[in-house]
Amino acid sequence: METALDALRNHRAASLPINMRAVFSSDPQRFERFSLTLDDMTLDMSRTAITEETVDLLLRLAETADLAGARDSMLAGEHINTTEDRAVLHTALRALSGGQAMEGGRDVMPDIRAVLEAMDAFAESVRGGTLRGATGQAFTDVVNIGIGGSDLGPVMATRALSPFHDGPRLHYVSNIDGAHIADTLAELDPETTLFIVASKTFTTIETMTNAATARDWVAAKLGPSATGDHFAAVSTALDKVAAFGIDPNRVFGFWDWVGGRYSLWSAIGLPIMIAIGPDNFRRFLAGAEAMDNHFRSAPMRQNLPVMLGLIGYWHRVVCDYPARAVIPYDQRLERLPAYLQQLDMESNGKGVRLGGGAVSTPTGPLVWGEPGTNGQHAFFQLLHQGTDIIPVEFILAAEGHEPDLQHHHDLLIANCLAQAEALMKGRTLEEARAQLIAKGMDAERAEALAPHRVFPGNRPSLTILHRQLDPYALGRLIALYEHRVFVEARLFGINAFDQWGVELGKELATELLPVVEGKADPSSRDSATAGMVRRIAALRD
Ligand SMILES: O=P(O)(O)OC[C@H]1O[C@](O)(CO)[C@@H](O)[C@@H]1O
Repeated sequence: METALDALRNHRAASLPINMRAVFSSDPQRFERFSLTLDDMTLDMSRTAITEETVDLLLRLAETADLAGARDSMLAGEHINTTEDRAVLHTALRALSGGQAMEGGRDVMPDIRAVLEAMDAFAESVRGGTLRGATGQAFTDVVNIGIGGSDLGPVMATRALSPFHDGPRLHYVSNIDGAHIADTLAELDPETTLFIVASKTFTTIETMTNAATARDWVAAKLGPSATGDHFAAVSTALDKVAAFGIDPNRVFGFWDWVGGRYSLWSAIGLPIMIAIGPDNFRRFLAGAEAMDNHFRSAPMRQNLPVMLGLIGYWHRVVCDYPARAVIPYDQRLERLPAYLQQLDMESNGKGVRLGGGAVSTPTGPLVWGEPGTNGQHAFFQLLHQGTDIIPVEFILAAEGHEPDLQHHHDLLIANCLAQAEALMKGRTLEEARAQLIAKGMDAERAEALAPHRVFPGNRPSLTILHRQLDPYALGRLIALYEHRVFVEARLFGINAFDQWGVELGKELATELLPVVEGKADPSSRDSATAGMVRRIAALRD
């Protein structure tokens, strides 16, 4: 029997090549037909090589995979993270318009509201200067120490929302490389610096090592008793936080049903709140809630995360494209690609199905990107003329935050639209040749040069447009991507919410530390590890 995936593959084989240039010429309604809106947000899918039949077949696949049922199970707090036996309820963290969110037969909303209110009070006391350090000074700088989901979201959002930043300066330390904390502390005064140690587990070696270094730095300058005044923490492991010496009144909890890469909506978002204030943080949550409501209730064909996920699946599994590039035409979204790398690749970079068997299709793509227009002057050459097809996702705001620099923003928009058009249209050999001759080149030289100036075109891109990058729009955008990852995981048949693939390296690093320190013999390791350890030791002599 032909499966939904077989039908998609047969459809692609039978209908290729869909020439996007041709379909745009023959169908003036293509943009209307293949773009979706949610308030001021537009998702333009028209520049992908799909037809109504493709969409119908993708929707059939979604139905076969019971995507709607899986979504409802997630939103109902069922333990869909089966390998860790956990619910997946980050949506509850932003469900502030009313109603319940049940986990284990209990409404979790009162706990969520209580932590949010405690965060409000703490953030306001830091922002207003009423919370003071050991020597009585207000905090001018806040350093968040965390890594992965306890870092990437807050870093990305703080940068994205810099026009709304009216609190103390924010710094982020994540890397175990001592350069990171050393360079950060070099600019700071311990008397006016507050540290937030952010770790779901409170065991992550990078975070614990950096936190201990920060504690020593404070103690060296202000005495050991100052720790209490200069540290706060965000964690699910309250006992471990207490053991570190952080005052329980400055500890903000969250729950095991919040995955690390889905945690910026929880107390992990405390540094964002300190930067932009509680009201703006709530707008950020409200934007995500609007996307949740849309994901829950919009018909599949009009549902932005569903359609974004289905097109992602089409590109990855049916077209076999190995990667996708996310190119925000927004300098303040410069850390969005890194954030999405964890969200997408830690969720969907897996080869085992929910039931334990091996997957039979490709799963999550490589996700990468840089802001435009910078990327245009770096890797766009490959996107246009390279031998791999890499679908691009452009993100664009109609308005910037610099009314005096409107010309910059118009140029930014023109460049973004131009890249999408160039990828789609390309340039034929005849056009290349004719252009050169029109410029006065002789026929022989034009013939030789023209092939280098050909753009294959028909290269897919999606564009996400919103009015302006503000807290609400950012929350909505991130929630769109979260649900898209969920949709793709469901179609791949994998669990998006565990991350066993990060464990082995951590275990080996623990084993190797004594070897690197010279306390254990390297001979027991493979020859590459042993050889490198010996060379490192020789270089240190
Ligand atoms: O918040 P924690 O427990 O320190 O974990 C940090 C990160 O480490 C990981 O567990 C693995 O890298 C991520 O999933 C997580 O976001």
